[in-house]
Amino acid sequence: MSDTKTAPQTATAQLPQVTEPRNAGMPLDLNWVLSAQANTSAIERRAASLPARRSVKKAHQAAWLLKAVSCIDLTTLSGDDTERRVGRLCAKARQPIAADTLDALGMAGLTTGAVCVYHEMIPAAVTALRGTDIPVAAVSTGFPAGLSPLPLRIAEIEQSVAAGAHEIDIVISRRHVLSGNWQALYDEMAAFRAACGPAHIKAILATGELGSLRNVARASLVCMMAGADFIKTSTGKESVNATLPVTLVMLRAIRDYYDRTGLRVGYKPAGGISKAKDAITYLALIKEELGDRWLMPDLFRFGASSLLGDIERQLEHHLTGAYSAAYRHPTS
Ligand SMILES: O=C[C@H](O)COP(=O)(O)O
Repeated sequence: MSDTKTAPQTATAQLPQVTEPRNAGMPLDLNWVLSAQANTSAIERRAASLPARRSVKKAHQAAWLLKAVSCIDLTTLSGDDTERRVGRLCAKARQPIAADTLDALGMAGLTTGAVCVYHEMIPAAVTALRGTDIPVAAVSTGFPAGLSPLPLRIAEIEQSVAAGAHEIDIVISRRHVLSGNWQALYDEMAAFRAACGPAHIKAILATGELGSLRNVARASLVCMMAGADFIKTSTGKESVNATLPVTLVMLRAIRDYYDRTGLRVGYKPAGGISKAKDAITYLALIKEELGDRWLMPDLFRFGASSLLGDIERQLEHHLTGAYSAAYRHPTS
């Protein structure tokens, strides 16, 4: 097991940004897809043991939490989103942690990994992030259900890219997975990828609606074969969103894909991740399953709307020994 008691090697945002070449994809390999299994009880046992086994030493906690901040897709996906709310969110993405806290931690230039919004909010986010390297991510393809007509879903991607989104988070058709129609899933994903052009594409599997961990493993492989740059657990709107068992299955699919193709695909757990200690558990799991290379924002993101506030509170506690009230750390 790798040493999760020490700080991550890539803890600071001052390190040069690396950018992974895009996943070129490959033809659908049905034999490989159908051979993918998931031993549910073994996976659940390993996942259950994770939080108890993690004891990141105090001095290294801050470094892990700063790493987590650099990997957050700071998200607002509400029906009542406004340009003003998105403006405040983007200000937070530019300076996620108070300057005096960062100074005290010997850190500078920290931003979140991206800002994630609905299509209509892209112009506001692009404007508010101008002059930074922070990408704008847009959810797309009839998010969250993904049940609008295919031509509309493809047009939505094209319009979001034209509006300035650098990353597109698409939702897959869960019915293709539930009916085992892997060719249809592959074709849909490949069409979405083509519509993205230069924008990176994250495939949201909505794992809480896929019925089994085996389906999660197979859907992960098919989306990677069709060119997904990231695979992402959830929209945040399903009744079950990111979990550790699902994460293990998806990370192992990413590892298998890398072992066979040499192509690195990113991972984004999303939905319900709101506690700093949970963020550390996820990061430690990535380090153990995939290694340090996957701890960079070009290969790992948290999709989260409220995680940042708890991380700020924990960092303050690390420095002062006292917790401030949660309301002192609004995200938007
Ligand atoms: O992709 C991001 C999720 O929608 C955020 O979910 P959350 O609000 O539970 O953090």
